[in-house]
Amino acid sequence: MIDVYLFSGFLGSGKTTLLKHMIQQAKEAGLKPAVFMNELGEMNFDSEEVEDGVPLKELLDGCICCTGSEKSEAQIQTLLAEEEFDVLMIETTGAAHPVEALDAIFSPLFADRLHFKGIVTVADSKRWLGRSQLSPQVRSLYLEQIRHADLILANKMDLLTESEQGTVSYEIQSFNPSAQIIQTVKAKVPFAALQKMAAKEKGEIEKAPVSKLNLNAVVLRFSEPVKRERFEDWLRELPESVYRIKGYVPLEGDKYPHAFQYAYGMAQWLPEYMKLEPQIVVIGENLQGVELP
Ligand SMILES: Nc1nc2c(ncn2[C@@H]2O[C@H](COP(=O)(O)OP(=O)(O)OP(=O)(O)O)[C@@H](O)[C@H]2O)c(=O)[nH]1
Repeated sequence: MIDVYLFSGFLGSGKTTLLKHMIQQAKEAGLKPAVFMNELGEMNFDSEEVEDGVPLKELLDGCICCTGSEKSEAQIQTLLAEEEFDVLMIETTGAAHPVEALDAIFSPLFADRLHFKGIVTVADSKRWLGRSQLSPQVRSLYLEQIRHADLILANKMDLLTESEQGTVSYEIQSFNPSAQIIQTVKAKVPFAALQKMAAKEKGEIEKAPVSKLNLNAVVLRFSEPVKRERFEDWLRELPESVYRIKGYVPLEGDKYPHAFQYAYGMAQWLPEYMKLEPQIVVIGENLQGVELP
């Protein structure tokens, strides 16, 4: 049987960061991992972060839950037919309800080949403290992702004071008393902690209705390089309803675009290293009118 792990958590919480550690550790333990990813938006930046040689299938422009689990089922079926692996790691989009995403895994097509280990939710601890500012739909999705987890990583602990760290763990535990909570920085957790996890019987769990999120994604393409200050000013002026940006930004004076990430007001630049399409995906609510500087 192939062990299956589902990684859940809101946009920008650290799921891809976790995925990379887990691939590494699974390999060190002599296992062969495969990955199934889905992304909101027509491009997948995260899949470029998965190492070569790891079987990967991705479902773009939608999420496992909402664009029909049939497509995901078919993709997983193909992965099983074409590749040999021992562990399947599934990264859901931050906009997915974790229980709905399970549909694709519990398919009669391959029920006898997959052993579902559980849902790991990566929670952005800083976001947790500021959750009152999220729109009600986004907040309830965040709570659902916490409530259905078998293991919760209270991530981004480096951004909190010691007393805030305690508050976050205590509050999260009160929303899901049966899950183990591990405080993490950069989602650093031993793979053994995931292997020990025992999945709850999902069929018995009541799923709170999450009204439809108005999350969407737009791809913005640069026609020419921008000044870094100009781009950063533009970021500061974005509406609060932009939750996440990722992509490649061409900066004036540099040969190649810089890989760029943004989650809830915090930007991260990575060095340029190769020619990549100069474009970004912007994810959020009410994105009409969001245009490049
Ligand atoms: N300060 C801090 N930053 C973190 C931590 N973990 C991840 N990040 C950063 O947060 C950003 C988002 O991390 P990802 O792993 O891409 O998040 P994700 O959940 O896969 O994002 P989506 O694919 O958009 O849903 C990146 O810039 C990471 O470097 C952490 O513990 N502390």
